[in-house]
Amino acid sequence: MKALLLENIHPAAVETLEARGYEVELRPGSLSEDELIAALPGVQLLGVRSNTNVTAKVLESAPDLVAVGCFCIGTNQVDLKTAAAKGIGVFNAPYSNTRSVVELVIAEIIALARRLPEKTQRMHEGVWDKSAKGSHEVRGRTLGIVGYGNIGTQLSTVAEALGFNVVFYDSADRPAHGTARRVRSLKELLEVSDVVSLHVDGRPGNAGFFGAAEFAAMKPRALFINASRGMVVDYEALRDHLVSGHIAGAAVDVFPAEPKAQGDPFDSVLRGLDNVILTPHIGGSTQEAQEEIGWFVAEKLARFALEGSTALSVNLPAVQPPDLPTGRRLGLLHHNVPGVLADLNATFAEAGDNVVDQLLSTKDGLGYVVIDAAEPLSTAALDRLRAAEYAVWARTW
Ligand SMILES: NC(=O)C1=CN([C@@H]2O[C@H](COP(=O)(O)OP(=O)(O)OC[C@H]3O[C@@H](n4cnc5c(N)ncnc54)[C@H](O)[C@@H]3O)[C@@H](O)[C@H]2O)C=CC1
Ligand SMILES: O=C(O)C(=O)COP(=O)(O)O
Repeated sequence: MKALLLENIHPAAVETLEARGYEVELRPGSLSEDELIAALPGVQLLGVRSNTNVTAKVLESAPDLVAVGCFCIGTNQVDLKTAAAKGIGVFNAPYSNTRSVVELVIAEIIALARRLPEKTQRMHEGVWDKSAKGSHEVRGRTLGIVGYGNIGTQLSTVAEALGFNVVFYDSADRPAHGTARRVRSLKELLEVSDVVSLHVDGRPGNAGFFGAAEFAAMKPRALFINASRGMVVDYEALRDHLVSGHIAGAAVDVFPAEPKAQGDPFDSVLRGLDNVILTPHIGGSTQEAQEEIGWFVAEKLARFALEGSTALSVNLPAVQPPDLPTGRRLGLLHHNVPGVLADLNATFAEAGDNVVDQLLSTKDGLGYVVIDAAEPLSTAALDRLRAAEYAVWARTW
């Protein structure tokens, strides 16, 4: 059993997978589509972070791949539909770096409000520029959070403790935390916010979500933060508004095309502006978050491959069977068509086997059933299920 982990995934993942019997290969950077296709034969578990695109072509040409672990929050880099159609489970760590992103964003807001990027640059140039001009406290200011999910809500709570008035906009129904106030449109949020921070996810429909019209609708001298995904924002438009002085400062952690490996060159239209904090996609890059992500995702991968659990899978129906497989466990991932369970139960009846536990879940046209039986299912019965037209795969543990 082999696992390939890319992009400097934390050693906690290696320990977790080795303890479960995997041989683990670690690589520091991400791989291109062709490199990935060449590397995947013989690999059951693939671990990536935000910088490796696991495309349909990669998934189609990975004969042994059982699961993909995104050792991060975002899963937009993986073709989830193709993975589901092939029965490849995709897992992530939905909460492990939430706090790290929030702390970075808070630090950036205060740094920009106090004009720290410019001040520190002048000092390094040997210039003493002591002045309160353009510098502000953050208490009493209005923070507009766009995307009020796990990160947005935690930012809301921490920002409120610092004295911010928080308003938020989300396309889904989200309850307000603390004294935060929901606004009904992005336009309304932009009109009232002194700081706008983006925390939407990387779904394809969010490409170009925030552009010239949105920057123009922001308050004069407002601050702008993007730690969500690079493709969400038109950075040319941001540059124009920074240069004109309409936007007082910005912090940007994510870019439409990010370098693949440590030390690779980086370019952006935002380079060279002294009121902009540029960081190399480090929102989730703390020791605490990476260690937590390492064991969390590795554990989910191992439990899927070795026990049949799809708990917290982002693309397969979620079934969480009891902890230890019995040696009499069957998992059947199938197209959700009428008659599957009847056929499955008939197969068990014909094999003369008693079902002890049966769990079923469905999602997006797929069904997943896990059965613990009194006896191991006979090879003939298993072969019959595997060959069934509705089966994506049938496995035993
Ligand atoms: N810079 C970094 O290192 C990191 C970046 N991220 C990014 O942050 C994103 C958000 O993370 P979470 O809060 O955990 O995700 P989440 O899924 O909990 O929240 C995203 C929220 O955005 C909302 N949303 C999506 N599109 C929207 C739109 N067009 N307009 C208004 N609301 C919209 C959703 O309804 C949801 O409530 C991740 O998907 C990832 O792309 C996450 C971790 C680290
Ligand atoms: O968690 C996420 O979605 C992130 O964007 C962090 O990505 P990373 O693991 O630092 O490549």
